[in-house]
Amino acid sequence: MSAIIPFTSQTPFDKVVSDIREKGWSITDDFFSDEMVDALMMDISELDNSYMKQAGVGRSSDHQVALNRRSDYIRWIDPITPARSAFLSAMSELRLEFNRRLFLGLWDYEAHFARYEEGAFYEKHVDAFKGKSNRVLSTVLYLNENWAEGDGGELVLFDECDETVELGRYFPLKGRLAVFLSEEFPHEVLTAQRTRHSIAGWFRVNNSIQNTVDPDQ
Ligand SMILES: O=C(O)CCC(=O)C(=O)O
Ligand SMILES: [Fe+2]
Repeated sequence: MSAIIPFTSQTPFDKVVSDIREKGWSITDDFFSDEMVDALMMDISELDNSYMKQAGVGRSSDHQVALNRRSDYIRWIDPITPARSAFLSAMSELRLEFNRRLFLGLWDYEAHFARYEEGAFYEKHVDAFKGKSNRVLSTVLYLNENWAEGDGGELVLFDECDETVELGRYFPLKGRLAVFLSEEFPHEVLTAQRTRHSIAGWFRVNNSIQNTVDPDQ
């Protein structure tokens, strides 16, 4: 099987890196090639819910399945298929680009598939609490073909200074990549009216925080 070509653009990182530099968040359409997104969608489609886990909120020490706060199914991504391996390599290239251009000192990247069944949501939250997490940048890649008005499941991003102010609502469109500073931007996933697939991930620094390692893998 020939290798998956992850990007179509010659300069895939320019927009996301300059957005993060200028405002701390970024929404980029067609970040990956269709070939890449189709291969990832095929991978997650083959995963039955019984091979995923109902996501919990919080750290491993107080792990609990808090279905009142979020109700997606997740599976952490290892490089065990050509698509997952190509995805992790591409995100590692993006990580190095952030380090080269913005000196972020990002050490690694971890990501999970997420499935929101009809009726699933994720309440407003931040992905990292100041001084309590290694997570610096959050990423979400959306995999859904033909998402339409009325299908719900929008990502809502809120202002870093006033969390009652919405920065925008974004459908989980195939190939769209959201990136934002993990500690700064509250966000939520509105109730999905059909199955919604994505890959959520985090670029992390290597500080050990009170001898614990993020997150609740
Ligand atoms: O899927 C999304 O749009 C956001 C998911 C999210 O906030 C998370 O997994 O922490
Ligand atoms: Fe989040």
